[in-house]
Amino acid sequence: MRPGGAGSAHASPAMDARTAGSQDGYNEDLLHKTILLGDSGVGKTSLLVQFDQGKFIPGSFSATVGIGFTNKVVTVDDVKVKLQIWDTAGQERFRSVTHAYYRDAQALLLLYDITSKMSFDNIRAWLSEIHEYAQKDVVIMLLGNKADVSSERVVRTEDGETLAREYGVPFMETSAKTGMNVELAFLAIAKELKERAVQQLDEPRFQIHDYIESQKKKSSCCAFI
Ligand SMILES: Nc1nc2c(ncn2[C@@H]2O[C@H](COP(=O)(O)OP(=O)(O)OP(=O)(O)O)[C@@H](O)[C@H]2O)c(=O)[nH]1
Repeated sequence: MRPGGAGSAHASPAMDARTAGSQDGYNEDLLHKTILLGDSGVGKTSLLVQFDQGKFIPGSFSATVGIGFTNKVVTVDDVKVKLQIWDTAGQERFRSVTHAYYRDAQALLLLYDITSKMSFDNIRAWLSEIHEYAQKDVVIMLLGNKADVSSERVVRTEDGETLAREYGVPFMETSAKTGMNVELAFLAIAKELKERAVQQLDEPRFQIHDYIESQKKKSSCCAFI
């Protein structure tokens, strides 16, 4: 399944996120390249479709071939931030193609599937590839997807949390099917990137972990009001 966005599967990795223009009214300094990574079938395309179009297309799984992107403008603290979200193929045979794209990325969303132990065990290998090919200061977020399929869960939430803590990256479980935490994951990334772009040296650093926890509390506190 392919995202419905504007990207070409054969776009050049040298194409900087800022070259995409500013006709949507966003500040060009706040245009960020974000890449979805993780094993084949963990739900990268589905997560992007849910975020972009607010829908989940059930049915047969068709693996991504190569790489493509979708542009999405989000508003953070009344500021428009444009995320250029690249959906990569998880299959091993496309790995050398996708490595070329890591270098220009400001953020990486790394997914595993909570119903697949192998996809979780492979996260360490993904992180070492990231450390090899991506920029040192890239924002990384770990996502345990398919949280709606609780009957088939094989990776505990605590295991995701422990791994994320070990690598010092934020973590949450998501469901591309129900939309659980999908917007929050992308908004947290957008906010972190926006804060980095506008932050003055003497200001305290934005804490993405605290932001995510406060947003989760906000949504659980008010869900039944
Ligand atoms: N129940 C459930 N199914 C999901 C979820 N996310 C994805 N799926 C299903 O899992 C399968 C794989 O999803 P994709 O989004 O194509 O996976 P991908 O990571 O993009 O795979 P590649 O393109 O091969 O890298 C599809 O059948 C989806 O419908 C989810 O959150 N919940």
